[in-house]
Amino acid sequence: MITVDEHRERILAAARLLEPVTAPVEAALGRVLREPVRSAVDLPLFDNSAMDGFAVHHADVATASPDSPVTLEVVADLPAGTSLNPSIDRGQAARIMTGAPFPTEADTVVPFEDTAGGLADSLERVTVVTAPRSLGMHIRPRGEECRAGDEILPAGLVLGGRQLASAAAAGVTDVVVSRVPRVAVISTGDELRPPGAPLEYGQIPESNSALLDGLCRENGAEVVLRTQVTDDGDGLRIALTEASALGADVVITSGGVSAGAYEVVRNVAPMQFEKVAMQPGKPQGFGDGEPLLFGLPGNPVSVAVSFEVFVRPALLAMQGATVLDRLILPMRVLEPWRTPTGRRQYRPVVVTREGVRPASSGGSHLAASLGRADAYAIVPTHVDAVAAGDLVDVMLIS
Ligand SMILES: Nc1nc2c(c(=O)[nH]1)N[C@H]1C(S)=C(S)[C@@H](COP(=O)(O)OP(=O)(O)OC[C@H]3O[C@@H](n4cnc5c(N)ncnc54)[C@H](O)[C@@H]3O)O[C@H]1N2
Ligand code: MOO
Repeated sequence: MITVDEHRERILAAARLLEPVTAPVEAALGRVLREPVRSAVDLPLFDNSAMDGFAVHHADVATASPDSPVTLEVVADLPAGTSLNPSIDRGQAARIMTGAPFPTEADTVVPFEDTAGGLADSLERVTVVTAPRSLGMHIRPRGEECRAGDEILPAGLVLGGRQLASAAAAGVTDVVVSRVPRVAVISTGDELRPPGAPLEYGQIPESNSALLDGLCRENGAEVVLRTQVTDDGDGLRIALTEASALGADVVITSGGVSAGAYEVVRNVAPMQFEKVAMQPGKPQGFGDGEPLLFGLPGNPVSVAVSFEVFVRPALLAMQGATVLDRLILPMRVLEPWRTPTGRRQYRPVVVTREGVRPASSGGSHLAASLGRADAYAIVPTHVDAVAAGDLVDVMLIS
């Protein structure tokens, strides 16, 4: 048996970096940045108001109070989007809305709430009843966040909605990201029928390809082939050839890798087969050629865990991601369970505010309960049981 870390290192050492490509920001969701994003502009682009109210001279209103209000003449109205920069003398003000360019001749914003009339009578004169706390209040200065040319997103980041918004706000239209990895998903087993097909005794619906297709796409990969083959070997040979012809960077098979009589992947695929000290996911195949070949065990929970522990880090490494691992946090165990010694356990769990509880009774064949899990509790090799109240490491997967 080899350790999880040994197997993972072998995989990561074989994961080749895909080429960078330029993509429009709108098409970059889920992709990995290969060059930092630099702002095209100063942010904010110009001094602007943080509040709806009035642009004033601070010296005019520094002593304003309910007992000693100050009335100013309103000489302009500045909505967001205006290109006006009116001159504002002492004793004057401009009505201004949030986001509107702040006039160069004023120095402070008084919000509507600090005036006697509020919004209602605000276009001719304004009576300030509360002095601003300081000069420059409620002005968002140009360049406060960054200057044109500053790095706003580092290379290696996976682009989500927040990151795409940062790039768009910074006037960036194109980003340099990794080419999307192409994956082929091949399910093996004579017992498998496409979901929805009538089942004879001994047959089951094929579900691993739905699992792997979803997990790959959730992690920035494109699934170029999704197929199911029988255990005789010819189907797998043809599927592997097809995967290469489609330019797959990665092929993931499930099933046919353990110790039985009909282990088609073991018999046909050019992989090295190992027993890895983990549960589930003990029998693993891996081929370090081109494409990379992952021979995952057939049990659905084993497939899901093997994907997280081996395939996902490889897909991210190929794309140049900086962070390959999920967040792992210690959490309280709410219900006890047993775990085999000598293998690191990845137990599907449901996370609540109080802690974690097992998502199923524990077998790696329990496919239906997998959908309830939102994390894997990781129990070290030497431990044979976890008790309620224990702290356990939990890998968050959703
Ligand atoms: N004598 C031994 N038997 C087994 C060992 C062992 O060490 N010695 N290891 C066990 C472990 S652990 C695992 S995990 C499984 C892995 O077996 P295979 O990778 O050969 O997978 P299969 O036998 O083909 O399938 C296992 C199980 O999963 C179901 N399955 C397979 N593919 C799908 C699919 N696409 N969708 C839904 N379900 C699928 C299949 O019907 C089996 O029930 O071996 C143990 N045995
Ligand atoms: O290792 Mo198997 O994946 O336990 O069920």
